Amino acid sequence: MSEQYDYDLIVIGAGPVGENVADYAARQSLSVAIIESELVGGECSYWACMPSKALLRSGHALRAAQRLPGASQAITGKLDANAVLARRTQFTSGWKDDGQVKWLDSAGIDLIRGRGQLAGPGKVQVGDQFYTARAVALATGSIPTLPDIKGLAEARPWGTREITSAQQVPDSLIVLGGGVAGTEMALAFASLGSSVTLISRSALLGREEPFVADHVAAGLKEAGVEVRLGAKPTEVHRAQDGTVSLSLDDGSTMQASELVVAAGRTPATLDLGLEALGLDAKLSVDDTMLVAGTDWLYAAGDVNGRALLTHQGKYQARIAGEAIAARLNGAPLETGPWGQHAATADHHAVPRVIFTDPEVAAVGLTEAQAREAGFPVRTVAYDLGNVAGASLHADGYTGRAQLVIDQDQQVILGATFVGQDVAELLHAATIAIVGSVSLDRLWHAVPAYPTMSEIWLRLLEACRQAV
Ligand SMILES: Cc1cc2nc3c(=O)[nH]c(=O)nc-3n(C[C@H](O)[C@H](O)[C@H](O)COP(=O)(O)OP(=O)(O)OC[C@H]3O[C@@H](n4cnc5c(N)ncnc54)[C@H](O)[C@@H]3O)c2cc1C
Ligand SMILES: NC(=O)c1ccc[n+]([C@@H]2O[C@H](COP(=O)([O-])OP(=O)(O)OC[C@H]3O[C@@H](n4cnc5c(N)ncnc54)[C@H](O)[C@@H]3O)[C@@H](O)[C@H]2O)c1
Repeated sequence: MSEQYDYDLIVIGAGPVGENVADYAARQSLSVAIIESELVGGECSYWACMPSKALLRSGHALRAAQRLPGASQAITGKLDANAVLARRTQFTSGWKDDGQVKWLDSAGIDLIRGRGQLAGPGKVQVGDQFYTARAVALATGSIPTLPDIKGLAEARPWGTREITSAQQVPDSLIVLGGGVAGTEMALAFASLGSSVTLISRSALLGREEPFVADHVAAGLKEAGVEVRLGAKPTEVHRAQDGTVSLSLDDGSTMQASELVVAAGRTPATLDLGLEALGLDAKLSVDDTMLVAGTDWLYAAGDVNGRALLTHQGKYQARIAGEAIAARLNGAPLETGPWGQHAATADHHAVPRVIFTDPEVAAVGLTEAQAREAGFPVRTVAYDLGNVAGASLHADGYTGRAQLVIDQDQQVILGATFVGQDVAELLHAATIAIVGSVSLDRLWHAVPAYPTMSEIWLRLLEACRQAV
């Protein structure tokens, strides 16, 4: 490190992504500080991935047992909501970050508590303190979007923070937003005993293959969720007793003890000082996560808007941490496609899992995206319920899988699985896409009998038949 800088690298935001940028840079002998205004560990650890999955898991286990004769007879009650909430709280460490702070310490990363703001190239302000570094990485995450609906802000609705940290299960709940967070939380709270209505202005999970929506809507209805599609709220009001009422554009109204808004998220770039540096609030980064128009500023994770997912942000963080270190250490960079310092997978193979019941697991392009990108596309699909492993897994198993294939190259561009417990099927598809494994070679990847992975054999047979 040059004498004139406090650090080689300052990272703003200590969520999963900031932690990993800092870690990967520190492992390459850079001196690193990380700035955090709330809890070290970020949204994912305390108000997003971990608590939401903990809230969902017990319901999944109960329904799985209910689908198995013998096991179902052993179920004599319903979920113990308080026990589920307590397990959720354990996963958030009671919203305390001591463990994560200890880890930062062990990794040799300095923690600066407070809100960071850029004060010039390589200069960061926290309160009335200024710190300098040869490079700065933004990992400030994203903030929830509040739709412009009359009375909504005044009604103080819950967001994903409040629902994932709820201390009690509301008697009734309206969930606004049919995306990933809305569908997951509707299911979690219906399983915990709340009477849930899910309002979506369009089909559920609109970024995935269209067949996904039908399966997930059916699963939600089976779990007791009232799903209202094509419904647009026009006004919201909270009464003195706390009850929330919602008016819809078809003239109907509904009431619930609580309203949760899950209507998407926006990169957290406000108040970072970008404008004063002549930088656009909508950050544009290259595949090393370097912000366009700078040679010192990086942005990884939700804040760059590429893929609002922890695993993909952490992948960007590993790439960015090593690219920053290579640049500062004067080492050569490998920035070509699939090089050590290029987040190439962001463009081809982003895995997504939606933890509803049925689960959704998808990677790469949907059929519509592949066609839009100009690929010569063919799709093959198969009913997962007809696979021996799936029918053993649960009685009455329903599900579907689809591959999107590049007809010229004979490789997979995208894969989608929907069904109980399909998440673990996904990584095989990710490997096939990242490795551009040809369909002819995949034919030799024999799935074990009787596992759900035999869906691969059925899909490959369908590929051969469909030519
Ligand atoms: C309900 C819900 C469930 C989710 N479930 C999953 C899931 O199952 N799997 C998955 O992959 N993704 C999931 N996500 C998405 C995931 O939470 C995000 O992609 C992930 O948290 C992004 O990590 P990040 O480090 O970029 O940002 P964050 O986790 O948001 O961390 C950013 C950190 O920066 C801090 N910060 C912000 N501004 C400043 C500043 N100016 N100065 C100092 N500190 C600052 C914040 O306090 C925060 O700690 C979920 C999201 C939600 C809302
Ligand atoms: N399992 C997971 O990996 C997981 C779980 C939850 C969240 N997340 C991530 O967190 C991010 C945020 O989740 P999310 O569900 O809030 O976003 P989302 O983009 O998945 O869904 C937002 C939903 O809100 C609706 N909406 C938007 N504006 C609206 C308006 N004005 N009125 C009514 N409806 C409106 C959209 O049509 C969409 O259905 C997502 O990008 C997702 O990747 C991931």
